[in-house]
Amino acid sequence: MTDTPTDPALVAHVLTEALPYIRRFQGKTIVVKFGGNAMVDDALKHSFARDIVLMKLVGFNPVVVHGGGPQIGKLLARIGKESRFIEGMRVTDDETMDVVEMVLGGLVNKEIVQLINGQGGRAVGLTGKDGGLIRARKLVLPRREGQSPDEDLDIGQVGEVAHVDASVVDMLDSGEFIPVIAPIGVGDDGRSYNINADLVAGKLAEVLKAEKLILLTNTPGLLDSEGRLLTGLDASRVQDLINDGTIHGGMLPKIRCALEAVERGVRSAHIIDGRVTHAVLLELFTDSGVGTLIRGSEPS
Ligand SMILES: Nc1ncnc2c1ncn2[C@@H]1O[C@H](COP(=O)(O)OP(=O)(O)O)[C@@H](O)[C@H]1O
Ligand SMILES: CC(=O)N[C@@H](CCC(=O)OP(=O)(O)O)C(=O)O
Repeated sequence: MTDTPTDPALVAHVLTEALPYIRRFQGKTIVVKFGGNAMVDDALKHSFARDIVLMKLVGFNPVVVHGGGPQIGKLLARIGKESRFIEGMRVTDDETMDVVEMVLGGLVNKEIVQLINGQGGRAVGLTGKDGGLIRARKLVLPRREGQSPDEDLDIGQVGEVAHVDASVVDMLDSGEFIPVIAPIGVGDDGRSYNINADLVAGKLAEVLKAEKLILLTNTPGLLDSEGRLLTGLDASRVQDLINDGTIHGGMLPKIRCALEAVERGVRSAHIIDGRVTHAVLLELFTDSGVGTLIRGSEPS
């Protein structure tokens, strides 16, 4: 929020500029993934919450999926446990899974719910267990070239999305509520699975037939090896960037889920800088948008 006096003519101009976008996205679902690395300070968190409330008030259906990797890492460190990632996925033993469930389903989820409610919205926090939203299956990482056959590919209680039953989200969306979803699923064995939040956001966007998938993170978007912003990428260009190591770590699940979402009907996916105030509104209400755009094929 700012206390700087604003020129009323400018306000009128901005509002009329927003009109075509408001019309375009009315009644449409927009899945917004709030990465743990984008939750850096209180002012940004508040601006994110205001953006979400504004979207709902003008008739969009925002669905929030959140991460919380750094927040999990902090609590693990406090109990003397180091975080280990393989291909952007946290190696999750039973003790780590308890911490993941506490941090994502508890602390982070309820903080975001409260932030949105504090801005006048009516957020409802869920994990993938609530209402049978997300069934998970154990994620098995594929063996990469050059990897020894002895190398352990078991990363513990890490899941991928096996099935989404979005009826609970639809019910909330059709009312005045804003779903806020923590990326935890339940397996056929009844156990909890830790799922990367990007994967959950991508899958939900697909199942909900979302107009847009917006992934908020801590970089301006996808960057090349010189740090320049890349946009308008197709699958083969992305594969080249993965092969040459330009895309690595936490960007891997992000880019993979964005590509899969647009290949499966989501109109566009955007990787944007959550450290910029009102990043979501800038993406939604400007022609050029911000960050990295990954567009699906036009409907025939
Ligand atoms: N090509 C790339 N462009 C931008 N960021 C990249 C790239 N490759 C790897 N990254 C890393 O991915 C990180 C974002 O993923 P992650 O840490 O999981 O964030 P989040 O918590 O938002 O999901 C960036 O901070 C950066 O370190
Ligand atoms: C399997 C796996 O890696 N799960 C993630 C879930 C949280 C997440 O995805 O958080 P960000 O979006 O902030 O990275 C984790 O444990 O960190």
